[in-house]
Amino acid sequence: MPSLPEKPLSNVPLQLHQPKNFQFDSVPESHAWRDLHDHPTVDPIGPDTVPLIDLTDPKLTAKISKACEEWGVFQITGHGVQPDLLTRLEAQIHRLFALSADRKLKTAKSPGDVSGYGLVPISSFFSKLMWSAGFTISGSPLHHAQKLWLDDYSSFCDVVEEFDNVMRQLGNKLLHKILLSLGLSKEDIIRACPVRDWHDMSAAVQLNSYPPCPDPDRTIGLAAHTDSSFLTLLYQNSVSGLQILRSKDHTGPMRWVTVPPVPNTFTVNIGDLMHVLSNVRFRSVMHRAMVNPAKHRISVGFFCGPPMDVKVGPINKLTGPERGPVYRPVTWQEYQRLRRKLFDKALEAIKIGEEIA
Ligand SMILES: C=C1C[C@]23C[C@@]1(O)CC[C@H]2[C@@]12CCC[C@@](C)(C(=O)O1)[C@H]2[C@@H]3C(=O)O
Ligand SMILES: O=C(O)CCC(=O)C(=O)O
Ligand SMILES: [Fe+2]
Repeated sequence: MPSLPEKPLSNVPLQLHQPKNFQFDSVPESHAWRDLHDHPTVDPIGPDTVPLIDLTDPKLTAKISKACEEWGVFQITGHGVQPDLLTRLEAQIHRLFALSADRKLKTAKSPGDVSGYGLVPISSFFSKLMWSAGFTISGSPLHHAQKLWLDDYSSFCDVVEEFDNVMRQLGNKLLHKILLSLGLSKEDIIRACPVRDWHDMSAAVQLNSYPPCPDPDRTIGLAAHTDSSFLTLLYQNSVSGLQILRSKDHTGPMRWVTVPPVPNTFTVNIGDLMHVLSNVRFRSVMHRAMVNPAKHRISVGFFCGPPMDVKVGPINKLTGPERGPVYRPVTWQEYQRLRRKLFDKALEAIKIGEEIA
């Protein structure tokens, strides 16, 4: 990730700068990004295809281990989430983003808020706006849903709550599989895993809307970033846009690799807190979202992290004489605060050791 070239727009709440529902014939200067073609983009073919893993595969642990080490991202089938739930969620997301800008702004995030409508936190690091709108849900969606729809707000809440429940269980299962794939035993995991069961996990849901764009090569839906979570499960509709930054064997040239939408799959990506927990065995993955000239893209990120008051540091068993703990322990809250201040320098700020001795 190149260092950040431009300053934030001003200290006026940024959502006020966002245009009403992206009615443009061309990309305005406010949304025109430079440096989008810093690395070549490759289509997902042969060895450049993000691993697709069936969670019922008997060789699951080995497959996850390889995917996390080599890619930091994989797609999953056999996850048990009903396609019908995803269809209903998609319909509610379209319903939300189709509301008038004035109505959506009734739920606008104020500085310091996690939940609500508005720009993603990383927006404040860029002078250009992204070609997207976002709605974040952490905790009950009821309060905001009642402001969005005066009558039927419960259909939105019901679907979001059902999704949250199912995804917490899936996220918790994946977290344990990932820890197993680091070579830890079940006993090690009971001792070391910051999440005891799925009720414990902290989670946030990010609804992303990327309207069609008249000149998609000049703008970006979501700027390159890593997630701060342990892991993020991403659902994307049938419109392509997600790309991950990858260097084969961690040594070759960097390339943007498209993660194509595969029906009824989730894309799982390693976040910064797993990078810390695994003592850099599994690295967080840089990713971004591109936009489409004709189609409206939506995605849903489900961010899984430790309980807010639990500190996460490298697991003891994954440290040793040749690789001491690379990072100091942090809570998710503290780390998110650091990210809001330092963005892509946040990991550096908690570093206490060298990656390879
Ligand atoms: C739990 C969270 C992860 C997130 C910050 C948040 O509090 C809610 C929004 C999430 C999101 C979505 C878009 C990319 C991202 C980097 C951002 O700016 O907001 C992530 C945040 C993150 O991973 O820290
Ligand atoms: O829309 C996408 O494909 C990516 C979304 C994302 O990275 C996020 O919400 O953190
Ligand atoms: Fe992300």
